[in-house]
Amino acid sequence: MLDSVTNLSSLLKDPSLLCTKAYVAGQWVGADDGTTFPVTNPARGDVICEVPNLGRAEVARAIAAAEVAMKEWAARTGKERAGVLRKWFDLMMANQDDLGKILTAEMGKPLAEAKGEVAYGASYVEWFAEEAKRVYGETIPGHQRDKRITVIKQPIGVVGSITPWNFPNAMIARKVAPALAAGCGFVARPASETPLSALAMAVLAERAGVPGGLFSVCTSKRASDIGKEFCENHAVKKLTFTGSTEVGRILLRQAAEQVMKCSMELGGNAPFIVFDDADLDAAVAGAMVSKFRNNGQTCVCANRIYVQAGVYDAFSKKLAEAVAKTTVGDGLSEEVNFGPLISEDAVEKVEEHIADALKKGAKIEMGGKRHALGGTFFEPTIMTGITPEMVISHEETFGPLAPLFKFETEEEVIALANNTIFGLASYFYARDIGRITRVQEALEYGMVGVNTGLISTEVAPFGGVKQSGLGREGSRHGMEDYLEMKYICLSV
Ligand SMILES: NC(=O)C1=CN([C@@H]2O[C@H](COP(=O)(O)OP(=O)(O)OC[C@H]3O[C@@H](n4cnc5c(N)ncnc54)[C@H](OP(=O)(O)O)[C@@H]3O)[C@@H](O)[C@H]2O)C=CC1
Ligand SMILES: O=C(O)[C@H](O)CS(=O)(=O)O
Repeated sequence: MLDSVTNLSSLLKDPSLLCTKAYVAGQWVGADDGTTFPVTNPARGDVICEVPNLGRAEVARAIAAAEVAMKEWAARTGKERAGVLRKWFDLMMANQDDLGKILTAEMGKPLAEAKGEVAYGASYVEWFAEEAKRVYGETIPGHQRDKRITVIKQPIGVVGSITPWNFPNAMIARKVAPALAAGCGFVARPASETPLSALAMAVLAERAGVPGGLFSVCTSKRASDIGKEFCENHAVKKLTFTGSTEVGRILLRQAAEQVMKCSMELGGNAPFIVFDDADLDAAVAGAMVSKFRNNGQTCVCANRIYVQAGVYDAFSKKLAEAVAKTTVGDGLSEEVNFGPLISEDAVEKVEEHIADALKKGAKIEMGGKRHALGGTFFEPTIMTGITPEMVISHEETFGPLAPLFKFETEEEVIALANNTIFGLASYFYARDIGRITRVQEALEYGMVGVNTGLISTEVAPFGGVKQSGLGREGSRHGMEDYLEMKYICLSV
């Protein structure tokens, strides 16, 4: 346990992984104007360190360097690129403990969960090291006797990346791995709350043999400026973003100017449905994972829990018993299940959702207020009597609040579950095969968990429909977002 995270490096086997410089064009640098911004530990509020507050000029240099470096990188074979990515994977796993401690210190999630995220992020690097060798084209029978048609895939070009604070390692890994596998250059701008994980990844990328300039990490508080540089710089051919739908809209508008290819992983509002034929213990275990993973701060967390009338009371009781066994505390302490929320704003959003629901007739079954530890710690909360009129039914809470809605029929709950502009993740528990088939097909979401609350894996296409995003990340499909298709017609 630390008396303060200001001596985080004393906890690390390799203190050189804790960086206070940005990684631009293969160099470890400060901002041109010398400015920095603090990275704070949300559990204690103390400052871990300062990092450079880069502006558009530095990001433009990173983009230019990536454009140059990718010419040689793209000329390598897929197998050669795979070898470097595999080495990077090996280094990430060999340094999992340190990367986990850095992640917990800047983001707050419990160390076990942070180390799990490091392994999750590394799994994308491992997966796309393999996919790098399988960028296949095709031949097509000619439309005329003297025509020979082929289709080849080529790297799209320099990629600009903007990622959120809630998975500061995995959200970058899920983007940079396929980009490098495809032969692209990559400029990352991590969330200002959590830049240290990205910088540590860059240290290991350099050691793995990723060529200088190909991959940059530009730390900055000037989010809007960096976004504009990505959208306006003609050397950037692809923008990949993970974050809220409202920021996604801003970026899409900006990128439209040069008709830039965009991948968007945006907000969610996941329904979690428990039918009366469900295995209730399994459903409670699934709800604990889906609702409370990362303290509810993921876009795929259950945001609305619908329980059929016949099992509503039993489920509510079992869920409360499960939540009562959890521990809230500093993520660097052993046995902690829930760390702090990322910010005071995040706590206030949870309080607003609770207050609105109470005003409209809901009841608190447990929790419902800030934790005795103070700061941004919050009691895991269960509310019953939730109705569609409440704000929580159409706004993402992004916190440890489990709202239980009661429903009567399958048709009713499908309509309720689909009544949202979002379409990212959804979950339901049932055992009747007819019901399972009908419901999995009726839910308007990019991803459906059936009798499971955890669906995130590198082998499957992660992404949403409606206003939850564009494109997919992970799986063999994840490469497509970083490749351009070229049709060649040869007249012989
Ligand atoms: N679909 C998915 O996979 C995911 C979706 N999300 C969604 O994101 C939200 C929570 O994450 P949060 O980080 O608060 O989301 P935000 O959208 O506020 O921020 C995401 C990133 O965008 C940056 N940013 C903010 N405004 C701009 C701008 N105008 N131009 C360029 N970049 C900008 C932020 O910078 P700064 O650091 O300065 O704030 C941050 O790095 C939730 O809605 C959640 O559902 C989150 C994770 C994954
Ligand atoms: O991979 C996941 O589980 C999600 O992407 C986490 S996030 O989208 O909320 O960051």
